[in-house]
Amino acid sequence: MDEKLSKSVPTLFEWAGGQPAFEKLFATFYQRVADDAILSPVFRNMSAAHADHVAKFVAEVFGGPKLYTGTSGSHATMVAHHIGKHLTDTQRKRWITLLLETADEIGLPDDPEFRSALVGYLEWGSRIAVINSSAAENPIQPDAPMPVWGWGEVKGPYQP
Ligand code: HEM
Repeated sequence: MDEKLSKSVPTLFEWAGGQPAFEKLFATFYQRVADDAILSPVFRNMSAAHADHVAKFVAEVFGGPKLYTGTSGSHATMVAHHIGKHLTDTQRKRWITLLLETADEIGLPDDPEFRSALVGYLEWGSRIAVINSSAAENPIQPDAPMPVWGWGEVKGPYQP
């Protein structure tokens, strides 16, 4: 049996540093967004609670407490925020690049396993956001479950 599977494997949420880590990541990221030539026009109408809502959403997807579904909405609610925004791949790529730079800046774990899972989720989620941003109707049912993200093929955190 894989060494990693025989031990208790933390969630991505726990490994990242819990809720404060996600709050810091997205608070810092959306500060950077405001000064970014490509992204600032995209987010010019975002609410003061935007960073906190995205932090709650991603933390919950990564195995954290149900703070997004408990307060702000559902998977369908999140998707609805993107519909009609007509996001481009250039904006999506900048969004990921700046978010990963912010992850380095705030000291999020940088082991190969965690970053592999993080990048996988950001690629998946951001491409879906771009697709949905040109949809005429919300493809997600109101009672659809939240996405759940884990370690993937690396199966657990880096062990030296
Ligand atoms: C994993 C990928 C993503 C997740 C989890 C995510 C999550 C969210 C959430 C939770 C909201 C609602 C915020 C609120 O309630 O105030 C939102 C809104 C929004 N997102 Fe995303 N998002 C993702 C990718 C992207 C990308 C790649 C872009 C653009 C490059 C984008 C652009 C927007 C815009 C423009 C809004 C609406 C802002 C407004 O209120 O005016 N999102 N997103």
